Amino acid sequence: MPSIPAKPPRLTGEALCAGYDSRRVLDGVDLTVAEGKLTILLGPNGSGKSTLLKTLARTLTPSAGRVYLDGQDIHRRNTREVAQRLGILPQGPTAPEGLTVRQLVGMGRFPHQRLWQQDAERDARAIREAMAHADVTEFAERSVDALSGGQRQRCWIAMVLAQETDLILLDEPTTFLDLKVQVDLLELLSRLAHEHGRTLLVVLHDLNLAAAYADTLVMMRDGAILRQGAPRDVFTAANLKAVFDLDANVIRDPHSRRLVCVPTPGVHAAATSSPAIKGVAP
Ligand SMILES: Nc1ncnc2c1ncn2[C@@H]1O[C@H](COP(=O)(O)OP(=O)(O)OP(=O)(O)O)[C@@H](O)[C@H]1O
Repeated sequence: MPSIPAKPPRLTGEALCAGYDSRRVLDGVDLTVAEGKLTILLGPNGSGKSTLLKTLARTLTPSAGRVYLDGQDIHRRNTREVAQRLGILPQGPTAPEGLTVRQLVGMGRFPHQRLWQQDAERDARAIREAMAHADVTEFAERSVDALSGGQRQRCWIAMVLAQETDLILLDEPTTFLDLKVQVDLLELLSRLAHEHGRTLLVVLHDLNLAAAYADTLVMMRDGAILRQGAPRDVFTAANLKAVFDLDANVIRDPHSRRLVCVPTPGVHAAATSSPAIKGVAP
């Protein structure tokens, strides 16, 4: 019986080098984003997370290496084709002045529209569902620039969701969001991966949320991937020290069974060298 050829991974970067002008940021990065999973990219400020996301999404051209989207060099695909398969929310996006939330979310539909062929019903449904998922329906007719930072961030997330791509790349989508809304967003991203088979690559700064929700954690430092794997394998005190230079304990919450990082800077120093504060038990 002839064997069925293996399906190529949805998104792969091979030996990627990229940067800005003469400054190289990524230095030979290899990454395959697992299909139908939530992959979270962690790393200190300036470690190259956004640069990697932009390179994988074709916003930035690598100086060496290749990005493959569904097995084909992403640079050989046309822009519309890429936008129908891959949606990206960059860091700190800005909307044209006066745009309403519904109009902004509707921009996510552009890759699916042609002058002579539009499916108004499908567009309207996608916009409606994306606004409901991101919880921005109540702001639909308001101007984006009259919203708070967190409300605006949710509108951008809705725009990416309206694009209805199987691959979603989000750069720090929880910026400006309060903790409850951050958790709601991660629950949504987790459902998109596990119930709807979407493939997500998300940059986050919150280590505990990353460990709680990621199927795979990818840890970057100085333009290279230092560690990657399931949180139970890579979310360790030793790795947090190696990647972030962070002194921390990693413990398992007995109720949720989730891993939690507790920073411990200067714990030993305080116990041994700082004078006791009068009246306060050590
Ligand atoms: N447009 C740009 N022009 C020149 N240098 C840039 C540009 N964008 C980023 N850099 C530099 O590239 C390096 C990596 O930046 P990048 O934004 O990829 O890091 P990051 O890990 O996403 O950081 P952060 O967590 O702070 O968002 C940094 O030293 C940064 O100063």
